[in-house]
Amino acid sequence: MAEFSIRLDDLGYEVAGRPVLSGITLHSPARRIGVVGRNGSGKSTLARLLAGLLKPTSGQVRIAGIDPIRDRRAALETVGILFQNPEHQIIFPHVGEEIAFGLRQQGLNKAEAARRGQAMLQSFGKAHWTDAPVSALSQGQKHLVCMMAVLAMRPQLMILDEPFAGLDIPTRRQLARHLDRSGTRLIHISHDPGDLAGYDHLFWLDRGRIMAEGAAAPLLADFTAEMIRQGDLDDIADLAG
Ligand SMILES: Nc1ncnc2c1ncn2[C@@H]1O[C@H](COP(=O)(O)OP(=O)(O)OP(=O)(O)O)[C@@H](O)[C@H]1O
Repeated sequence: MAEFSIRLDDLGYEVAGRPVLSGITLHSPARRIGVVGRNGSGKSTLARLLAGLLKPTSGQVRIAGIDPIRDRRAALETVGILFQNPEHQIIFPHVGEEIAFGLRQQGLNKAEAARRGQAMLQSFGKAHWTDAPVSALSQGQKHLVCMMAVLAMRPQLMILDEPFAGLDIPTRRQLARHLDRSGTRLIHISHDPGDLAGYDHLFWLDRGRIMAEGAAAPLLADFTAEMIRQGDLDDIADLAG
């Protein structure tokens, strides 16, 4: 089997003629890739392009050879995405049906989707959540539901768009441990260097461009120093700029 690869070639995304991302070239066979960048650097846009939820205005995305925009069916089998806000992901009132939904999209019949969903809940010790209303869950528990729903689809690659923001330290650690245990490849996009320590290969996104790439420790040290420098300098009013 050919090696799994992620290739972004001269990827660009514009809104009303204004570049949000430009000249993004990223090739990496690493299992755990991190993308770090400050607010507004284009992280969520990049996550959506990777998952095939946005169409690039230039360049191309290939995940294991698949163009996630043109080949939606293959993309559903290959790439999963976890958003920052579980409310943007969850559409069903009960946990079991939420987890079964993606599996139905992948073509499983109702009984098979329910069975696989139940097995996923069981593997997380949450079999009793099947009929639980999502509205009764805490924010961390909703994140876990989203994670289980995506993992149940057995993606080869999971895109994480700051899914741990706003969660307390124990919850973040537990969710990160579940992800590690799943063994899935990750592209984790975050403004928080703490999320990405120990990742195999890092990219630093700045104002829609890749400013640096390399090993986690030196890149995160440089990023943190630069963020502190910028924090000492700029005014909050500059953030939109
Ligand atoms: N559909 C859109 N319409 C207008 N502007 C957009 C659109 N999508 C992205 N942008 C702009 O592009 C820039 C990057 O947005 P994006 O959400 O990708 O950044 P981000 O790094 O995820 O930010 P944050 O960390 O604050 O969530 C921002 O200035 C944003 O306002």
